[in-house]
Amino acid sequence: MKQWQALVRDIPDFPRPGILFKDITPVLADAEGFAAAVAAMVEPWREAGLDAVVGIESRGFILGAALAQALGTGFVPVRKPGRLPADTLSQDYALEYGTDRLEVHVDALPAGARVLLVDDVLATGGTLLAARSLMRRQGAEVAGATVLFEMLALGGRAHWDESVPLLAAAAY
Ligand SMILES: O=P(O)(O)OC[C@H]1O[C@H](OP(=O)(O)OP(=O)(O)O)[C@H](O)[C@@H]1O
Ligand SMILES: Nc1ncnc2[nH]cnc12
Repeated sequence: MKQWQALVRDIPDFPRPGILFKDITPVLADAEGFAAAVAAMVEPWREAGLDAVVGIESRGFILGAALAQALGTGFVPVRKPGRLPADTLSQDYALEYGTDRLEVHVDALPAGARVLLVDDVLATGGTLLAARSLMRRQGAEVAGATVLFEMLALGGRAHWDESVPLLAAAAY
């Protein structure tokens, strides 16, 4: 399998001065790299009995849709504000470079559905925590969360309740 980690590139001072942005677009653009990255994320969840993969806008959509196909589940989008057309639940959160809000359709999942949260990066952890709150408020069971990579210096994992597995295919 291709070493997809080497394809992640660092962009200094994006989107704000002082932020070192980890750009995954070269991973996605490389057929073998993309396949290897998705395979690394999928493998631990094959026997997890999932009902749905929940991907977080926008980079979590790309990886989440690929994971849903590989795991044979449907895909549920958690979106930034004002983009979902039907009734939504919403959750505010903070991230490394600002604040934002996530939303999900109230009828996106049946009660008790076992879901996997998917995003590209765990940084401060605010995004995944907000998505997890949305799922709980909706009555879904969060079986776990997975990201392509974790940015260790930002300490996001410290905010995560360890009773739910949070896996990262790589850490920087
Ligand atoms: O752990 P955190 O500090 O919450 O940061 C991680 C989040 O930050 C980025 O999202 P961003 O809001 O930049 O959106 P994008 O995917 O649309 O680029 C990334 O895709 C994660 O969702
Ligand atoms: N430094 C970073 N690079 C890429 N995605 C991020 N999401 C939050 N912080 C990030």
